[in-house]
Amino acid sequence: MEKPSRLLLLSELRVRNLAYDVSLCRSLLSWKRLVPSPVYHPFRPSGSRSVPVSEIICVREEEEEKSSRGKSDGSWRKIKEGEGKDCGQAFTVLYVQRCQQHRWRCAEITFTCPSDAVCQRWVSSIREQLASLASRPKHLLVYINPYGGKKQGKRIYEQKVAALFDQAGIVTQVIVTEHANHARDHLRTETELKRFDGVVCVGGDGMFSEIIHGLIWRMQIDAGVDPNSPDESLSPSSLRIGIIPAGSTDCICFATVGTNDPVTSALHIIVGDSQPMDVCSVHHNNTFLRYSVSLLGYGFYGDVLTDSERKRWMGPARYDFSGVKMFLSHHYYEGAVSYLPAKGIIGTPRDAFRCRSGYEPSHKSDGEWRTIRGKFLAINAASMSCACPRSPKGLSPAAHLADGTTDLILVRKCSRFNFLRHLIRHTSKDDQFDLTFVEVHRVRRFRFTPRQCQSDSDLELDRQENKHQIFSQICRDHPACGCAPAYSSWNCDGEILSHSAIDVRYQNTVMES
Ligand SMILES: Nc1ncnc2c1ncn2[C@@H]1O[C@H](COP(=O)(O)OP(=O)(O)OP(=O)(O)O)[C@@H](O)[C@H]1O
Repeated sequence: MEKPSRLLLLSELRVRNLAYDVSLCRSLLSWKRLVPSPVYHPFRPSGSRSVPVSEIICVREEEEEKSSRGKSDGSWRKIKEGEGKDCGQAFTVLYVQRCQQHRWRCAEITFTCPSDAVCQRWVSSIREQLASLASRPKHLLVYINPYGGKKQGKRIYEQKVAALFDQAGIVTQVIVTEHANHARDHLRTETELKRFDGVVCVGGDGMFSEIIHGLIWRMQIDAGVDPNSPDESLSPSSLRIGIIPAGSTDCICFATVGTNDPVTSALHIIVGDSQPMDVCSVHHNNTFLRYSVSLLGYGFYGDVLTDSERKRWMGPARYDFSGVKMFLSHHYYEGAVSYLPAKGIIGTPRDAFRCRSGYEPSHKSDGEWRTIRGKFLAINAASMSCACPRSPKGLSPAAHLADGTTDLILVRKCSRFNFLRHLIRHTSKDDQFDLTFVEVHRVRRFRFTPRQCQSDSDLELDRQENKHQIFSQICRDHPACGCAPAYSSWNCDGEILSHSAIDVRYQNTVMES
């Protein structure tokens, strides 16, 4: 059992003219009404309350005179506790209030002290405790994408986040990006990175991916790791990345925080919350292509992304439009998926458990490579749940956040009706994997080779499996006949990859967000 922490301060203070016993320990600030009122009053402060010190945002002294009594909305600064009663100094504590649906808000409470000396002692004691929290960032490098989502990144940061960072005493350097890859290139070349405790990304998944690329690349170069070798272990990043959601889907923020809300994310950043993340490196013929932290999707999700990129003018609605269009197109793709199953791990992709806090990776050796050939409507690799407001369960609800694995989901060719059943199950309680044409494997590494790139022996194997192969081959080589295209694209965290044949390796805890 955890030891009760030592009492640092205990005083009788007043909150809205009512007497409270207020105590401060190393980990907890508590206040308790001295004489509880027998009558319930909805606007009176409740009898007792405590706030973990780790969730206190800041403490400030109130110095001016109170203009109106009874308000606690932060608009008053004046303290004179009623005529003829005790006058004195007051201080206000701003703290995290947990609301519904994983949202956090900034609440505050003002304590009036009997003397200036008591007030000073309280303020400095709370500040000392806050200063001892090593995980809190003090200097942040902020990149704002003014172009992502509904183009509200700058406004969201200025109106909802900047003041909170300021109150928490965080010093920021803010860069509003001027073009795509501005943040990535800046991170690759910024010489003063060491003076920051973290990087904040104000944007969507694409912007987050840009920042991941800048940071990881920089860490590998600094550590002398060759980014082009698929067998080299990545050097972890010493900087954490915070996300303020301002994109279209903001899937990474939703999957890690549980909601897409800029204030909640800002408060998580302020209190120094961190979440380790797996990063996978994607290679083609021993050449590095990209890193990914959430989704790699070929077929349906690749096609939706490719189509939606041409419709950026539609805003976030482009995903719905392209989703319906690609569902009706019903393209399938042939190829071979080889994977290395993750052995010795706790849990499977079919668990009911939802992971939002990371996982201890297993170091047991892995199994043998396995290969599955076939026609697929979708091949998805989810290294986190990939939940978003459109799909609150996500593509793989039980995927772990930092265990060095991914959930490889193969959706074989099936009827439109069956594919629709699978898609709808992402939004209902039913298991989206409990269908004969869907399989899911937890893997550490996988490769995909589209059919046209397979070797002659592989093609011969397929020929034996599929009597109509020659006809379908002719069709695919002649798109004019209206059948499915030969290749899809990979959707890599919301960015399109230029190669279909890829080799993907997962590594745990390379990033913390
Ligand atoms: N100033 C800029 N002008 C144009 N493009 C930019 C700029 N800054 C960043 N970008 C690019 O904009 C792309 C999209 O950004 P972002 O991910 O923030 O929004 P989104 O695509 O609408 O959201 P989501 O990825 O969550 O669907 C990113 O790939 C990023 O590289």
